[in-house]
Amino acid sequence: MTGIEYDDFLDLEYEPAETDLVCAFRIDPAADMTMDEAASRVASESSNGTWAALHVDEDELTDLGAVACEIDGDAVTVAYPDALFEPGSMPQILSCIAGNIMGMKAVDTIRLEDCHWPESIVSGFPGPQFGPSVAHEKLDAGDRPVLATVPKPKVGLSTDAHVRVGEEAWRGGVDLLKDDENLTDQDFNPFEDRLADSLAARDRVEDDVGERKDYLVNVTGETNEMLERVDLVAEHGGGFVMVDVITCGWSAVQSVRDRAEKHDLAIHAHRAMHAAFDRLPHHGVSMRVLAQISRLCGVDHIHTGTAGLGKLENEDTPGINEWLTAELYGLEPVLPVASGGLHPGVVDQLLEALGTDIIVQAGGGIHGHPDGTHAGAKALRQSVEASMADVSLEAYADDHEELATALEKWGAE
Ligand SMILES: O=C(O)[C@@](O)(COP(=O)(O)O)[C@H](O)[C@H](O)COP(=O)(O)O
Ligand SMILES: [Mg+2]
Repeated sequence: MTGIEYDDFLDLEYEPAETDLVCAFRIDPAADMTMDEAASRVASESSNGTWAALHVDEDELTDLGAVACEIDGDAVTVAYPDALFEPGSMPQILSCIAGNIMGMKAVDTIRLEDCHWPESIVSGFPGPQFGPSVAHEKLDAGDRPVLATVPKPKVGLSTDAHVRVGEEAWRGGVDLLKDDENLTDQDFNPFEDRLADSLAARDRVEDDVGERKDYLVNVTGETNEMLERVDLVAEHGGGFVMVDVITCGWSAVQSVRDRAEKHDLAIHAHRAMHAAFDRLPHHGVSMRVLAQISRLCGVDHIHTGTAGLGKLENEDTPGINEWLTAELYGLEPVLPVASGGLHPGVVDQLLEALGTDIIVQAGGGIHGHPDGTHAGAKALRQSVEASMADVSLEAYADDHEELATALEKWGAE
């Protein structure tokens, strides 16, 4: 017989094995707990332990206990044996490392900050199909950032209005039309009509301007419905689908990834609701970990923020982007998306901070242009041209009136 109790899950001498999933937590123990006690409880409850001491016949037990192996201030490292996890199941992994422990009385707050994923776990996931290669495999962006726009107002436009705005933006130089996170299949703009008419407009624009364009159509919905929408996108000749990955959940994302591969579709991940997990600095799950999960599950693009230049709070965008594009046992990288309050006046600073291997999305920053969507799209494209040519926006605006008007309206910050 062997006993299993909380103390068994703390060993500060333990060196993680190469096959361990190693998680970095930030923990604030409850008033009546030492950090050692809290750490052992986190390792226990997130692997195979519980509050009562257990007595089990060794012959009947696979030892799957995690180990709290390092404590440095409020930073606690926990190593999990990979046998604890079902290969290729992200919900099962999260039910361990971000499950009940988030609600334990033993800690006042707990945040999953980072994970080191071993090859044995990474190899169970498909990763992205395309990642940054969409820029030249599906579009003609070459070395410049891919440009995207969301028609605004985000919902309420009729299908005709949506398509008209998309066509104006594509003709102005945008590569990708994108649905907003809350536009799916509502009566005022039904999914299939929007899909078919937008792709027809895309084809017209491509013929006229000789540059490939595409549409990030939002397929978010009930999983089976979502898979049918993915098939519809392929039927109508689309090259991309968009999914609200947090609100859909990782199981659904994994199902979409599987279906998208059958049709060679790239997946754009919107992260609506991410801030419910990552906004508080001491509790929840960091955007860094959400981005890691997204790469393993196989999205090709994901929103990661604007390096502080936009309207939304963001966490360490450069660090997250670096992880999304770093070598990871042969997994494809992910193309980061900068979006939220962007306009032509900040593009130079944005590319300075994040580089050019990104998608730049501007909704209000295009459709709010005084001269309308087409001029707004041209202004954004011009700001990218200026930045790529290392010319100041102001100087470039001298003979590019759309950019000049945008700078007049929004300035350079
Ligand atoms: O609805 C919006 O706000 C946006 O369409 C941006 O519109 P604007 O371009 O008009 O600001 C995006 O959903 C956010 O950028 C998402 O945030 P994040 O990229 O941080 O996930
Ligand atoms: Mg949006």
